[in-house]
Amino acid sequence: MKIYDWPTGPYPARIRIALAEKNLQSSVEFVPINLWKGEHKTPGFLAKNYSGTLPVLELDNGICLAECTAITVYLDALVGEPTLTGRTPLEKGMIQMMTKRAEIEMLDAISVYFHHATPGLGPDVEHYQNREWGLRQRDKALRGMHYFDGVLRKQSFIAGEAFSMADIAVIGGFIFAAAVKLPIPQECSALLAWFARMQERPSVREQLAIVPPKH
Ligand SMILES: N[C@@H](CCC(=O)N[C@@H](CS(=O)(=O)O)C(=O)NCC(=O)O)C(=O)O
Repeated sequence: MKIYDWPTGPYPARIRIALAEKNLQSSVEFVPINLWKGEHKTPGFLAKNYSGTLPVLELDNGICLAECTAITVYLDALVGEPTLTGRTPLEKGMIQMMTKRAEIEMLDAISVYFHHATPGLGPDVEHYQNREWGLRQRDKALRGMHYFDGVLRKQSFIAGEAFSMADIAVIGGFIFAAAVKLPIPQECSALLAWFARMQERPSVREQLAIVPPKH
């Protein structure tokens, strides 16, 4: 299997963490796609992923899977423990809901802020920007951080009492927030304590230690 990604990208980090949790890193070849040069928008790459985003999982038979949640569901089904997408119907539903909420309320919102209210990937890649929209999404992400702080005052992990794909999605949000220098509000003490606890996991620590390649 091949993973087309950018080593320190927030969304690719979600898959790198999932691979490490499932002990599958040796089963994949990482192929860097330099999004700073727009390599993810070339016809060749768009043929692999219509949406032109990273990461993409390419199976040995050439089938390509994009979207972090979909890739994680696939990897989780490949090998057993630890389960990242739930065992019971309720766990599965809750993890899907909280992963989607992590994207809508935090990760995707920060991504929009990055692409629209900062220089983003640069003028050769960012062909349209709307600063007001980007700033609104930044504020949405800050509200999302408060939401997840409230969730973590009632439970140990994002989707309940076990580490899951939903935690990995919020970790992706932290990685993007750090990349755009968007601080987590200090009053979000439960969220900050949860992130400190997440960094005790080798899969997370290793990802955060990757030095960004020159682009
Ligand atoms: N919904 C997609 C979003 C993926 C995404 O936005 N990936 C970023 C990569 S990174 O910013 O996290 O490194 C990207 O391709 N951005 C390039 C672009 O949006 O032009 C998913 O879940 O995989």
